[in-house]
Amino acid sequence: MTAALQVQNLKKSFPGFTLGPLSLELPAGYIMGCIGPNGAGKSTTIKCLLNLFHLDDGEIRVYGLDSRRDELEIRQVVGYVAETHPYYQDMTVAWTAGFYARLYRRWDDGLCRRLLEKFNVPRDRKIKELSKGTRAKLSLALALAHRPRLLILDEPMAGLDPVARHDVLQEMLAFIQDEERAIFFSTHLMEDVEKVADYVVVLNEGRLLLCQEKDDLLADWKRLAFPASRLEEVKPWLKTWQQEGGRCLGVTGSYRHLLQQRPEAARYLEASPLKLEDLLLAAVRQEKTGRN
Ligand SMILES: Nc1ncnc2c1ncn2[C@@H]1O[C@H](COP(=O)(O)OP(=O)(O)OP(=O)(O)O)[C@@H](O)[C@H]1O
Repeated sequence: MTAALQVQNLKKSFPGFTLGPLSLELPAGYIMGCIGPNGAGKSTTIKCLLNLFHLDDGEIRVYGLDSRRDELEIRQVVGYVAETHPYYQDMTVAWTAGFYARLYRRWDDGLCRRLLEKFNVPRDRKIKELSKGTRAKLSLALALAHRPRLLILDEPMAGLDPVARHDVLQEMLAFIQDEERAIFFSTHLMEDVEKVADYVVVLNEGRLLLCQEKDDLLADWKRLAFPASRLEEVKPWLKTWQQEGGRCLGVTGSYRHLLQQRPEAARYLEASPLKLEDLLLAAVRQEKTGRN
């Protein structure tokens, strides 16, 4: 089956910043969450996916369509929610929806109305009168109402209260129930990635640190505690570690490999799950020390 999104050797540079080379693949039916510190290149990646930035190198395909050659067709297939919500400020929600309806072949007005109602976005209010969170919900409703196959969301939860966040996450899960569709989203909210993502991409300073199925990532990344006397044996599998008296505390990114290679270590290792936030911190820290 054709992948929803295929990125090969993507490169994009600005003065003082280079994204890539970046390669990833998102199969249809799945959600990919993109995380990384400020300035890691998440929005730049998204803008490259949408051909809003000219690529320096590489290739991007959306359901087999080429991001440059088939840009107009891709716009019909992709629902995009940008970081900011650039609408005509003096126009109402209803007018804005009507404006978007004319841009898309598969626009579904009934769906748009239902989503606006569900997200409590008042149709008669002017854009400038909407709160930040309501504007974000309007963007998501407009992105969904043209029945895209791929949703690309740049920090969709920014500014949303917990109730709205819950609704948006539910909407994302409902969207991919049809196994033809897929979602790529960026966020700083690790809990949201933990809840809905099937794949996780970690970027740091433009470099791809990790791109894996979330379950594999969480099976490989563990917090470890073990006797300090075992440090030399375990060290090759550690990303970070510190010694406290006779004990060592560390983080590994290859727990399953460690147990394969050193089955006897299971006797003295105490492994506990790592939250995605701690995984991100350890991966970024290790990359920094690796480069120094
Ligand atoms: N149009 C542009 N011109 C020049 N530099 C840019 C442009 N857009 C982004 N950059 C630079 O690219 C780098 C990555 O920015 P980007 O917005 O992609 O990061 P991000 O991971 O989305 O960050 P954040 O989490 O803060 O939103 C930054 O150093 C930024 O200054």
